[in-house]
Amino acid sequence: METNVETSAAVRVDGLRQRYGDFEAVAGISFDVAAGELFALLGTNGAGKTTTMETLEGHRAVHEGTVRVLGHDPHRERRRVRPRIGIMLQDGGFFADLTVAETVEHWRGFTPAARGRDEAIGMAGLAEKAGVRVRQLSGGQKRRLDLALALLGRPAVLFLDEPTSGMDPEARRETWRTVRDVVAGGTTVLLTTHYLEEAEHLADRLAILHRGRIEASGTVGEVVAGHGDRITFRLPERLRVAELPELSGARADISVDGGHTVATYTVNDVGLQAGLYALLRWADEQDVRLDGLRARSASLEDVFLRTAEGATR
Ligand SMILES: Nc1ncnc2c1ncn2[C@@H]1O[C@H](COP(=O)(O)OP(=O)(O)OP(=O)(O)O)[C@@H](O)[C@H]1O
Repeated sequence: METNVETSAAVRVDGLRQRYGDFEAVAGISFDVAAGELFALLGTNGAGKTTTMETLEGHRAVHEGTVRVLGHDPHRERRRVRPRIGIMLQDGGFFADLTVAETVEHWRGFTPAARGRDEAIGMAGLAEKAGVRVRQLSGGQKRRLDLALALLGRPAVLFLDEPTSGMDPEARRETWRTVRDVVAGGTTVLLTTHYLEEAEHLADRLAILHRGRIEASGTVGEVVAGHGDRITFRLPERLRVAELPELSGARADISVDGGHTVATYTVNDVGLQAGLYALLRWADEQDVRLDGLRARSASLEDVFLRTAEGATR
């Protein structure tokens, strides 16, 4: 029954493959998104995020596998699915001479059971710009107008494709608050983003796509688990890289940050304490100061970069 499907998963992707000619852009991916959950798709350029989103939005027929949105095939049963989803377009193709309020009013005309105009504008944080013409909005404000329009039909599932690209940090945080409110109201959200911080802030679960396959998925904690802890410090001036010790059998990776040479050791999750102890004892013996010394868990960025490095190998 439809209600049973919806309570178990709002979005279900099972063995999805999508091809452009001979090129396989999505090479057999599976994931579920529970109702009321925010799921983020991350990935390197060309990983297959947009192709997956377009398939879920009903714009593409499936080559192989199954996708369900609210229990239906979003392409073949488009008429049943479309009124219940919201899509934040990359560029809504607004009329430049209409104001924000007029644009929302215009779209309300096509949207069954639409939210009130001012409610939608307020949710997207555009109340102060209601009377401003679209041509005078900044890029980030236009994105928020896209968001207001996506929210108009009170969607059960909301698709956000890079929702904060072009926004300054403050606008981004405001948009995150809006998205969190929407999720708290029970909406299921699928998000693509190139900002890992955005996924860390918003995602209940996420998947990292690479060349059409899911390389890692789960909560942020699950995805970073097993990727080790990091010990970093600035290389003391009088030392050469070759003089740095091995810690837990690992040598330091060297990078440059803000004009400083930075040493980074990756130690396994249980080796952090022993690694730090060995490092500090070595520093004491050498009589060197380790400026900027930090010990931290692997971040989503560390895991993402490791995945992306696999791409160039
Ligand atoms: N219409 C098309 N015809 C041929 N190849 C395509 C087409 N659309 C996408 N591709 C290819 O499919 C792959 C996946 O593209 P897709 O746009 O889904 O990736 P993405 O993860 O959204 O990338 P980005 O982060 O760069 O937006 C890419 O290699 C792309 O070049």
